[in-house]
This record gives sequence, C-alpha cells and structure tokens, in this order.
Amino acid sequence: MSSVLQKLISPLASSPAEPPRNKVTVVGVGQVGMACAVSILLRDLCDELALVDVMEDRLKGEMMDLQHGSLFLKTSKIVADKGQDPLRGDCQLSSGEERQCLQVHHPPDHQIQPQLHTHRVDVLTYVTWKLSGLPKHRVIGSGTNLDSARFRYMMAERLGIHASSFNGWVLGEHGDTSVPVWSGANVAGVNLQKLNPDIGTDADKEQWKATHKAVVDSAYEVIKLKGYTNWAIGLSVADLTESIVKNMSRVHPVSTMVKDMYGIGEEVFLSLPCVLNNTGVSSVINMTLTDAEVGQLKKSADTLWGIQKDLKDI
Ligand SMILES: NC(=O)C1=CN([C@@H]2O[C@H](COP(=O)(O)OP(=O)(O)OC[C@H]3O[C@@H](n4cnc5c(N)ncnc54)[C@H](O)[C@@H]3O)[C@@H](O)[C@H]2O)C=CC1
Ligand SMILES: CC(=O)C(=O)O
Repeated sequence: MSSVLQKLISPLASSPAEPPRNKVTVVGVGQVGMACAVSILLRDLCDELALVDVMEDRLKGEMMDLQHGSLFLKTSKIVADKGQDPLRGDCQLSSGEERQCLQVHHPPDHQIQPQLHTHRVDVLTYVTWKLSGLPKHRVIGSGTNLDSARFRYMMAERLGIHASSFNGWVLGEHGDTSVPVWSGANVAGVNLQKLNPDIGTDADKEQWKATHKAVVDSAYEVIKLKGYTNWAIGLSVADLTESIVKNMSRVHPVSTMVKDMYGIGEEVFLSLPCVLNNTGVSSVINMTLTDAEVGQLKKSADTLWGIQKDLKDI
C-alpha cells in the first residue's frame, strides 16, 4: 500500500542532494548571534544556516523559531549543532573546493575576559587565528566595521544627509582607542579637512571631534539603556558576509593581522580597509594616513599587544 508521499511525489534523481554551496555557521545564539543570523537570513546570503551553542535548550528553541519562519525566508535549511567544535567545525575548505563556508563567532570570552579592560573583538580574532591554524587572510574580525557605521551615521546626521553618502573610516582597535581618519572624510569627493584644516583636533571651533567621541560612547550608552548591543553589529556582520559569499571584493574596515604594516612589529589584529571576497581578506588598502593617525594606530597596536603577550597556552 503506497503512502501519501509515494503517491504524490515521483523521485527523478537517484543520488542524494548536493551539499550546501553557501553555508554560514553562527557560533553563539545570544543577542548578537541571533541578530547576525536574522540579518543574514533576511538578505538571502546562504542556502544553509547552522547555529551552534553550548546551551542546548536555547539552541533548539532558536532553531525551531527560525525554522517556523521558513515560509517567509529563502534559506532552504536551518540546523543546529551543539556538538560542533566552534574553531574547527565542518567548514574547513580545501583548496579548489567550491563550497563557501563562513563561521560567525560571538560566544563570550570567559578565558581571557579578566585580563581585558577594553573591547575584545581584536584580541579574540587573534586567539581564533592562533587556535584554528587557519591562514591569516581567512580569520577576520568585525573590528571597526561597526564603529565606521556609527561614525558615518552620526556625521551624516549632523550634515543632514544619508549615512551612505558620508564617506569616512574609523580604523584601529574596535572601541575606545579607535582612530577616525579625518584626513579622508569626504562627501561626494569634497574633503572635509580641506574645508576645515582643524577638523578632528582640539583647535577645531566646530568640535567635529565630539562626533567620534559620541561613536565611542554610544556602545556604552546603548548597553546602559537596553543591556547589550545587537542590531547594528548583526546588520554589519551580514554586510561583511555578503562581500565574502558573493565574492564582491568590496572594501570594509575589518580586523586583520597587521604585523609589518605602518611600522607595527607585533602579531596583532587591527582594522584597516580590507578587500573582502571568497578568499577572505584578499588584500589591504594602503591608506594615506597622517603621522598623527599612524601614531594612533601604533598606540592601538601597543594596547592590544600589552594584553596578548600575557595570554597563556595559545
Ligand atoms: N564586536 C562588536 O562590535 C560587538 C561584540 N559584542 C560581543 O559579542 C559577544 C556576545 O554578546 P551577546 O550575544 O550579547 O552575549 P550573550 O550572552 O547573549 O550570548 C552569548 C552566547 O554564546 C554562547 N556560548 C558561550 N560559550 C560558547 C561556546 N564555547 N560555544 C558555543 N557557544 C557558546 C552562550 O551560551 C550564549 O548563548 C560578547 O562578547 C559581546 O561583548 C557585542 C556587541 C558588539
Ligand atoms: C559591545 C560593543 O562592542 C559595541 O556595541 O560596540
């Protein structure tokens, strides 16, 4: 007696379905991980989304909740895996392999947190690079992609234009010692430093420097107000994901290994403008920075090295 399934569907292919061509794994299904997951799903960036967490109930609940939204999404498979080793997983690519696998890590950093008095993404990117054994161009920290987005939004608000029309970069360490590149800030190619040579300095009568301070303070402000930040980081990680999985070679400020750049002598991860495509960070743009900006980058590098050199067992 045939089942409904057998009566309804006549299989044509005898071989099993192909493995996913674009798989994204989100490690850590807390506030940030789920904001990344939803942003990635809404932009149709993968054909399989895998969630990984050590909290089994939460992981299953988040997976089921997303699966129930499948009707409104175009991602064919949403799965969860509590057992996957987050740093190795099933996403290792051998050379020439066509599939795209990308892992987005946002678990907290219990092992190193006590030693940190700063934001952590750059140090965690270094730790991930060391533990994974992956080549440096395949380990990318979201870095100052978020700081730059906040800067562009706040500068654009002050100018009465949309964030996408203000071109400005925040480089270096994510957070407190991030470096706004005032020398490159422009709208439609019009350099703001040419209009106001003091822009970004204490001597500036218009105090544009306050906008960068507001960028740094804004993470603390949002955390004070709602307990965490998640939407902007989720949206920004999805944007990075798009450049990678769609092989777009767009330039983003992300955390990469900067030893031997701008006179930095140590193995630290800091944000510079990076070309992102399906090889990872395929190249770094050599920005023409002022001496003061290079000095600030080196200060960020020193801060991070001060933390990293004391990390044991990596
Ligand atoms: N770089 C940036 O711009 C930003 C970074 N963050 C950072 O992102 C991290 C996550 O933040 P939230 O999502 O708010 O925290 P959360 O506490 O809501 O979520 C963390 C999740 O990671 C899971 N987890 C812990 N250890 C794990 C392991 N070994 N393997 C798999 N999963 C594990 C936890 O069970 C939890 O579900 C924090 O360290 C936070 O500081 C947050 C916002 C912006
Ligand atoms: C928490 C954090 O690092 C941020 O929102 O910038």
